[in-house]
Formats: sequence, structure tokens, C-alpha cells
Amino acid sequence: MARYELVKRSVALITLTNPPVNALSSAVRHAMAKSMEQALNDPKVTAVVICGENGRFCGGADIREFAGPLRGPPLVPLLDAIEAGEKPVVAAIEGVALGGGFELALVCHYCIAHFKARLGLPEVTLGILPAAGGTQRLPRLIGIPAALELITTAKPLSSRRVSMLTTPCPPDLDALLEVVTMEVKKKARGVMAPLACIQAVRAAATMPYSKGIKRESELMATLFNSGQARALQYCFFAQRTAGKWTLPSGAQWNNSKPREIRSAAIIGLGTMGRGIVVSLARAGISVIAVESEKKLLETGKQMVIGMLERDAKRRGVSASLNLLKFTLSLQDLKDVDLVIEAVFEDMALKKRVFQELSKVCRPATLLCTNTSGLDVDALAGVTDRPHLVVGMHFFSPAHVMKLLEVVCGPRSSSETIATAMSLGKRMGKVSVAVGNCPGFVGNRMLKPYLDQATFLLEEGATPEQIDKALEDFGFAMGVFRMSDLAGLDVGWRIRKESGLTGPDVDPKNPPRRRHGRRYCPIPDMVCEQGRFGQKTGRGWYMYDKPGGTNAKPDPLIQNLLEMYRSRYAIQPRNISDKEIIERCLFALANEGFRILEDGIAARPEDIDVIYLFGYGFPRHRGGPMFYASMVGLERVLERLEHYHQAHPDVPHLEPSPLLKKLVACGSPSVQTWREHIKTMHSHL
Ligand SMILES: C/C=C(\C)C(=O)SCCNC(=O)CCNC(=O)[C@H](O)C(C)(C)COP(=O)(O)OP(=O)(O)OC[C@H]1O[C@@H](n2cnc3c(N)ncnc32)[C@H](O)[C@@H]1OP(=O)(O)O
Repeated sequence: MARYELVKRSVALITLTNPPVNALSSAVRHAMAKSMEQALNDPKVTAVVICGENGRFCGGADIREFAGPLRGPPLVPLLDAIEAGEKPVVAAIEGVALGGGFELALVCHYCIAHFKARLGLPEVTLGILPAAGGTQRLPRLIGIPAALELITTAKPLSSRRVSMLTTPCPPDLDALLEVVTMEVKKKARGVMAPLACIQAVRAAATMPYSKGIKRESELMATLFNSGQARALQYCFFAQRTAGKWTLPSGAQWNNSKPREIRSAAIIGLGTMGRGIVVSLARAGISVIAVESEKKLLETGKQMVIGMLERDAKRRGVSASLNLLKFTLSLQDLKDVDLVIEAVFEDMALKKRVFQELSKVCRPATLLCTNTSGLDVDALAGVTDRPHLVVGMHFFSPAHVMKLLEVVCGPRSSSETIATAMSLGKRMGKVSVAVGNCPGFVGNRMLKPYLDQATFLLEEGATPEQIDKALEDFGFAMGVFRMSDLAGLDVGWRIRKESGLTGPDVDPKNPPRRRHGRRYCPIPDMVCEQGRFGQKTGRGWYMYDKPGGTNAKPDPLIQNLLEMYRSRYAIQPRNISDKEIIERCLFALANEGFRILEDGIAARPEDIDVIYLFGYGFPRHRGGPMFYASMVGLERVLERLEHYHQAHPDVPHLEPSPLLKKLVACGSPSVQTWREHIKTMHSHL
């Protein structure tokens, strides 16, 4: 846990040895305390060097230990003792010095850092604050403005006995803190940890060290047991768990070898295709982009080049334009390692593309589809290599959004899945393996969520009221603003294709029940007026111009809602924010439980990661499944039963069997749900 060596008969070298990141677990703290004592007591030792094994100084406290009672020596006295020691202590930093690791470096009298080392205080991302002296020593060392920036983000430095310094303080401290508070509130709506960080730094500026450190620990005590801290720490592990896919066959992330992908092709240079080309080129992969018409090819080419050049400028690197080739001919794809189809969301068209690819590409080429919800296996079925077909569902804009759903068809081989997952990682995506069903995980869950929002409109709410409730909950965008951004015509087309709406529907009296369940025709009525969202300058809101982003409530929508309600004799009622949140989010989580039952997602963490990275679910709420567990499964069940009784024609509100089962088992923690799903069927 910490190795002690005497070097050159006078220097004690203490090496932290806790792979993979040398986290400060209780065993490490214990070993460090012992080693420090040995060094300080040995008259031969004139100086101490602390470093970490395997090129990593220290990743901070062991986050896994947060869930249990404190064991072993606490960190603060250990660090205070190092700082106060009579012998000079040097932190030799390679790799990372994060959180407690950085605070350890801060108490050392000298720091030597490799130029590639990353030093920072990421505690806020876990819903807590740097409570091993970080908020007290850092402002003393680098001043309030820089410390504030680092504590709410991350950065470097070194010195000695920092707690003895006075904090350099700007004359307009209150104004500065006010500005930072406003910024933090705007960026991280409702998140407690950054605000507590600001209070702790205020203490560094206004109190002596002994009082400041006390304030730091009080603030930490409030955060440490908060639901937000639990949610953010859950997210940290969920993100890492999500990459660890596993199939019922036993094939999984650590026993399936991905293929090396050197060249790829993208079919279709629409918004999605362009984003995927940029992501691939940025990852250093040669890309051939294919379009069906010269004009579309030229437009797509110019857009891709512009995107890559702007991106390279921002990152201070040169744009990898030499990796790109643009063509109108599928014949050019005969030698590529992998193809991603990103054509229009039309099954017949996609099938034609896959049949063509089967003929053109060499037999070993992987064929992937970027469909957002169509049957991946039906596409595999028209090829000569169903085992090499897999879904790679990117989210728009694909060069920005981190999420990638890797859709495993029943015939996708483990090597194919491993390759798609590994390619996603190489492109900097958070990849989650999911099963094949309409809408996969993300879009399948979106339906009940959107349905509830539109039912609430019928019953008396407005788009802005619903959006405000969701934004106050923490979503970056409410459901109607998000729909305007994505384009309302996409859902309209899908509803038409699935027979839910179309020319047979009486436009004057559209029925409110379709396919045997409640249906809200308002979204269709909005589309019939040519209101497709931001791109047309009108949607659920109005915008200054087509493509505008500044959403304003539109009196025409208000009129439409009033006329609609009076046509169907609906008496509008006052709807509380609580009802909005419960109906939208419990319906969302309820579908998540069904997805787990159906074996479309392997674990709740996968669903939560999809919602965090693909749908703007607030991280400090942990994701829909974690949120349900925090509310209490019993309460979620009771509320769903209540709403289902009030709306029996909405099957999505009927509590899922898995939710009932978990409640019957005493509402176990989200991390153990998997044990209760084990016996169920898996589509992965
Ligand atoms: C009070 C609070 C105090 C004093 C604190 O210090 S709070 C902790 C502050 N530290 C952090 O938030 C750092 C968290 N870790 C990371 O950001 C990254 O893991 C890393 C930059 C250190 C390394 O990144 P990378 O090389 O990509 O590796 P992974 O992220 O995949 O991690 C490898 C495995 O190590 C586990 N891990 C990482 N950090 C910790 C930690 N601090 N405590 C416990 N475990 C940690 C991580 O979960 C991975 O585990 P497996 O998935 O492989 O099982």
C-alpha cells in the first residue's frame, strides 16, 4: 500500500502502491502514516520523497470507501503532520494528483511535476468539496480568483507550509464571490457542491487557517451525506461500469478482442453523417464519405472541412483533412474495415444500402447502422454477414454528444460488439451496449416521457410551465424546448409510419384514442401548421427567425391549446410542478424497469448513463433509475398506481412487474437490482 526505501542512505522514498490509481484507501493512509513516522524518527533521513507507483501519483481518496464508516487514520491529521514535519518533503508527481492526491501535494514542501501530470480538485464532480485542506491551502497559495476557478474545475502548483500564508485577497471580494456564485448557479442549476466550495474559499479569505479549516469540514459534513453526493458518486462508477458489456454467451468486454479499425466509410452526409465523419477523423481514422448526389456531396464536404478546421483551431492542433475522401461511388468502399450507414431513417432505403454494401465490401468489413430505433437484425438479415452487423447509434450533433448506443443484434458476434465499443471509446464516446428493440433504450424510454408531457398539455399545463418544472429539476432543457431543437417533424414521420396518424385521421376531430390507448393529437396539429421547431422559427415556442435559439412563448400555441380543450370539453385544471415531475419522470423510469425486464439493458447503470450523456438528465440526480431509487421505490410504485388509476388508458403508467418485485424484496439498492433481474431473458 506504501513502500518505504532508503535511497543514498539519506532520502526516504515513500511509494504509494494501490493500483490502479493509488487511491488513498484506509490501508494506504495507514501505511503512509507509518512510513512518515519511520522517516521522521530515523536520524539518517534528511529528506522525504513521496511518489506513486506505475506513473500515477495519486487519484485521491478511495471513493468506494465513502459508502461505509471511516476506517483507518483520517486524512486531514495525516496531511497536517506531513506539512508540520521538520524534514523537507517532496512530492514527485507523475500522471495524476487529484483530490486528496493534490491535497497531499499541497502539504509537501516542494513539488516536482512531470510536464504531462494532471493536478486538480475534482471533488465537486462527486458532490463534495476538497475537505483535506484543499479549499484552505490553495487560496493561500494562489489567491482567491485562481483558487475559485480551480476548485470549481481543476489546475496545478507547489510551495511549502501553505497554511501559514495569508490569502492574497482582492479589494472587491464580495463582488467577485457574487459573480462566481451567479455563474455557478447558471451553469449547475440546483447543484450544492460548487456553492459550498465558494463558501469555503470565502472562509479562507476572511478567517485564520484554524477557523477556515473548521468551516471547510462543516461544509463537507453537509455535502458528504447529501443525496447529490451519492448521485454524483454513483455516476462516476456507472460511467465506468457501462463500458463493461456482457452477453448471455459469456462473451464480455474483457474476453473479446476488438478488431483494429484503420479505415472507415460513412454513407450519407446529413447532420448525423457529418458529425460521425468529424469524430472518426479526429480519432485518426481514414474516412471515405459517400453521398448520392454531387450537390449533397459538395455541401457535406464543405461542412465537414469547416467543422474540422474550427475544431482543430480550438484545440490548437492541425486539422486532419488528409484523412478524408469524398465520393459518389460505393465501389470506393471495397477495402474499408468498417462502414457506418447514416442515411435517412427509412427501412426500405437502409435495406437497399446494406444489400449493396454486402456486394461491394470485402467479406470481413463490419457493417454498422446509425439508425435511432429501427430493427438492426432486419438489416443484418439482408446482408451476407449478419454476424458483422451492429448498430452504432450516435446522438446529434455526433461530434459533440458523448453518448453512443451500441445495438447488439441477436446475430452480432462478440468481436463485432467489442470492435464497435472500442471504436466508440477511441472517438471519445461513452459507449453503452444495448439490445435490439424499437427505439433501443434511450428513444424507447423517451416515448412515455413525451406522452406524459403532451397529456399534461391537454389537461391544462402550458409548454413553458412543463419546461420550467423540468429545468428547475435540473434538466438543461425542458421537453418542449428539446423537441423544438431536435425537430418536431422527426417524431411526426415516425407516428405516420407506425400508422398512429395520417390521411385517414379526421383533421377537425382527431380521435384521442389510437391503437387501443390514449393518444394526444396536439403534436400532429402543431406539425400540420408547418411548425417543426427551431429550424422553421416556430414550434412549441416562437423564435426570431428560422434557426433561432431564443425561445419565446407563442400566443398561437396558447390559442391552439384553448381551442383544443374546448373542442373536447376538457376543463383545464391547475397542475402542480410536483405532478409534472412525477408523471414525466416516473413514467420514464417505469419504462426503464421494463427495459431491464426485457433484457434490453443489462443493468440500471447503463440506462442512467444513456440518460446522463444522451438526454441531459441532471448528473446530480444520478439518472432516471437512480433517481427512482432515491425517491424510494415504494413511493414510485404508489404514485404510478395512483396515476394509472386516474388514467387507465395509459399503459405506460401501469407499474412494471420488476418495480413491484423490487418493492416486494424490500427496495434493494440500485447496484444490486441486477441480482433480481438475473433470471430474466437477455437480448444482449
Ligand atoms: C474528501 C475527498 C477526497 C479527499 C477525494 O480525494 S475525492 C476523490 C477525488 N478524486 C477523483 O475524483 C478522481 C477520480 N478518478 C478519475 O478521475 C480517473 O479515474 C483518473 C483520472 C484517476 C484515471 O482515469 P483513467 O485512467 O481513465 O482510469 P479509470 O477512470 O477507468 O479508473 C480506473 C479504475 O480506478 C477506479 N478509480 C479511479 N479513481 C478512483 C478513486 N479515487 N477511488 C476509487 N476508485 C477509483 C475506477 O473506478 C476504475 O475502476 P474499474 O472500473 O477498473 O474497476
